[in-house]
Amino acid sequence: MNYEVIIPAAGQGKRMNAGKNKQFIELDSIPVIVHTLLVFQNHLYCSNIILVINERERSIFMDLIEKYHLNKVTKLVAGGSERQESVYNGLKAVKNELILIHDGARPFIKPSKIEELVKAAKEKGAALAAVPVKDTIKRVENNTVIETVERSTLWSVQTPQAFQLPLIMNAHKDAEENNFFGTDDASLVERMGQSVAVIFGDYTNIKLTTPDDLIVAKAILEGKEE
Ligand SMILES: Nc1ccn([C@@H]2O[C@H](COP(=O)(O)OP(=O)(O)OP(=O)(O)O)[C@@H](O)[C@H]2O)c(=O)n1
Ligand SMILES: C[C@](O)(CO)[C@H](O)COP(=O)(O)O
Repeated sequence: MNYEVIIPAAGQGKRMNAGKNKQFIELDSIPVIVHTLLVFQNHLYCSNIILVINERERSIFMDLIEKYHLNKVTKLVAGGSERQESVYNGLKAVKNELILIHDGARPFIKPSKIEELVKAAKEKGAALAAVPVKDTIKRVENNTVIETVERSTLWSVQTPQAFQLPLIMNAHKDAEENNFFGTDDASLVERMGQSVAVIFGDYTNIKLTTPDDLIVAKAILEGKEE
C-alpha cells in the first residue's frame, strides 16, 4: 500500500554540538539527511516525501535534493520551534490516507520495518517501531536512586510511526488546542484514547543525538557494507 512520509529535519541539533545542523554531518561522504531520504526515495511504496526544514537552510536542502536526485521530495515545509510543531506543519501538506513520520536524524531505518508499520497502521490505525530496553532502569533525582523500575514492559520508542491520516491530524490539532506537548507523535494519539500497535524495531535504528552516536553510526555503516 502506498504511503506518504513526513521527515522532520528542522531541529537545531543542540545536543550534537556540531556547530551546524547534525543532519548535514557526513557519514561515508553522504550527509545524514541524504541517507535517510534515500531509504524512502528507493522504497517502492513511498509516493512522496514531505521534508520539514528550517527556512534558513532551504538552499542547502534544495542543493542536496538536486545533487542526489531526490525527486520524491515534493514539498519543503517550514518547521517550528518544537519537533511536534514541525510535524504538524508537515501534516497540513499531506494528501495520502496513510502517513509515516520519520526523524531525519535516523538514517538506518530498514525497508522491511517500514512495510511492517504500513501494514499495522492500515489494519489498526496507528503503529510504531520500538525495542525492549536492555539496561536496568532506575528513577534518579539529585544523583541518588529513587527506585528501580520494573523493566519487563519498558520499550524504547523509535520512528517511523505510522498513522491513518484523520487520526493523526485530529490528535495533533487537539494537542495544539490544549497546549499538550509529547516527545513523539504516538503519544498525541494515545491521549485521544486510541491504541497504538507496536512492531519490533531494530537496535541499529538509532537517532543521532549526541556525539557518541556518530561512533556507533560509523560502526553500523561498516557492518552494512560487509
Ligand atoms: N523544532 C524541531 C525539532 C526537531 N526536529 C527534527 O526532529 C528529529 C528528532 O529530533 P532531535 O533528535 O531531538 O533533534 P534536534 O531537536 O535537532 O536535537 P536537539 O534537541 O539536540 O537540539 C530531528 O530529525 C530534528 O531535525 C524538527 O523537525 N523540528
Ligand atoms: C520521536 C522520537 O525519535 C522517538 O524516540 C523521540 O521521542 C524524539 O525525541 P527528541 O526529544 O526530539 O530527541
